[in-house]
Amino acid sequence: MDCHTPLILPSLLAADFANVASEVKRAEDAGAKWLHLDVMDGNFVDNISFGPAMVQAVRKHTEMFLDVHLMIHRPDHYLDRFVKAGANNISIHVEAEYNTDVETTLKRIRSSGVQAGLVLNPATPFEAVKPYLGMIDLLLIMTVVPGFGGQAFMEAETMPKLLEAKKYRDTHNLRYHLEVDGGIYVNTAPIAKRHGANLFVCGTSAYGPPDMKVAMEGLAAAVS
Ligand SMILES: O=C(CO)[C@H](O)[C@H](O)COP(=O)(O)O
Repeated sequence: MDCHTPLILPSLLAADFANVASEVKRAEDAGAKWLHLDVMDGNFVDNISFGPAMVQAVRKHTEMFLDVHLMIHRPDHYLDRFVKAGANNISIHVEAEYNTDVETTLKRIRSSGVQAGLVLNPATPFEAVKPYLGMIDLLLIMTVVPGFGGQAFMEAETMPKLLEAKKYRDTHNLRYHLEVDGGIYVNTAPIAKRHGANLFVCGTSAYGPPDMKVAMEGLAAAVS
């Protein structure tokens, strides 16, 4: 899939954790091709979600592309476990602490046969990720301060940065996807699309409504 094709990614964080297998199936039946999994260590962000065991459990129930977002310090330390668990993309934060460094970690992700993503928080300038843009498959621009679902889309703080990332990609002949995550609904997804996003992570807006298929179709129509 190229970096211009729009895609809605349900975020498992908003699913019912007591029924993970059926929640994964619900996303698949609603038309999802990629599933977003938020890993939080209670340290890099102020919340704890799940680790490689959850990724492995989900993998057993689906062929969907698993987009794993590591909101953790020392992602390089845990990398191999997420690869083994069945991740298809692993995204790491530019703001995280590393035993080695960002570049080495991105190269390790790709040499494990997995796609590599880089993430930046709303307060982090685009300049921080520039040195790594030639070595990634995906750039995730957080549209909320990460840690919790259900927050409001931070348009003013993040959209200029998204546009900058799109212009930089296009002028440098790069191909990374531009992903947004946080507060993405039918009214905010088109704003992100206009600024260059093609991957839209949807927690509350996808898993919240009783009919997930209708919700996903509405979100897809909003960015088509
Ligand atoms: O990374 C995240 C929060 O840190 C999530 O992907 C979260 O699930 C987004 O949720 P919502 O769509 O409800 O804003």
